[in-house]
Amino acid sequence: MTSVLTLEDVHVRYGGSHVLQGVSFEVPDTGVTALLGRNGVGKTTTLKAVLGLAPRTGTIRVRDREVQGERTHRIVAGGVGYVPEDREVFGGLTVDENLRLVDQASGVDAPIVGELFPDLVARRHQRAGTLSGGQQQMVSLARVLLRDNDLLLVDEPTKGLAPKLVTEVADVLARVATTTPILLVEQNLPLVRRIADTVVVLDAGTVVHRGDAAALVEDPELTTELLGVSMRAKGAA
Ligand SMILES: Nc1ncnc2c1ncn2[C@@H]1O[C@H](COP(=O)(O)OP(=O)(O)OP(=O)(O)O)[C@@H](O)[C@H]1O
Repeated sequence: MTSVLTLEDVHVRYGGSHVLQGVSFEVPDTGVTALLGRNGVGKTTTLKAVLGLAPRTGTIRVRDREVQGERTHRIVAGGVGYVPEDREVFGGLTVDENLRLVDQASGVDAPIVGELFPDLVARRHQRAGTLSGGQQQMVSLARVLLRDNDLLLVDEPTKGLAPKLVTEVADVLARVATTTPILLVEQNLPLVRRIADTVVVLDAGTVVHRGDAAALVEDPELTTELLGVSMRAKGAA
């Protein structure tokens, strides 16, 4: 297996709180790898550690490049795209203006936007702050996809979305993952089963399980033990 991302013995401390306590795993360079775990175990912190947004020690490699000591802007410029949990669109700017912050020449006219997000093209003049949560998620995803990425880090993209929009976001991620590997933090197990190939489960600051996504999600005893939930308790993707 070729890896796009490797973490070895990564630690993150916030003051006296030792959040990541030697996290090690690899992300294959194809498909979706889901990073799972109960609330507060350090999933977002793991993404932030990769991006240099959390104080970390250990080894972090993107392809063959050690990024542990690098600043965030260099890591992003080096090909790591990040879609944060809170979406962070500029509410006072239009959809097109949000996208032109990344691609000044094309904005919403970039081919990938027309291909994956036709609704955004139709809403090009609408202020992003007046879009629904799902539409804002699409702006956030589109903005990252305007760059060439070796790897995407996507944090709970379906949180708070209605089921139809969850399906739309999942469809986009599945299409994107055919060309760019994704490390996805996601609580929706049916969605994980549908689009993820591999899962990594965190608990108490370390990796407690790695393996095939379908095998985990379809095992109610294991999901209950590792995540405190099973498919039966969750809606469909
Ligand atoms: N900037 C910070 N300063 C101090 N503690 C923090 C900071 N960011 C996160 N934490 C703590 O680190 C722990 C892990 O948080 P994190 O957001 O990574 O969890 P998570 O697994 O993504 O949770 P959730 O599923 O609820 O989003 C939590 O106890 C949180 O309170």
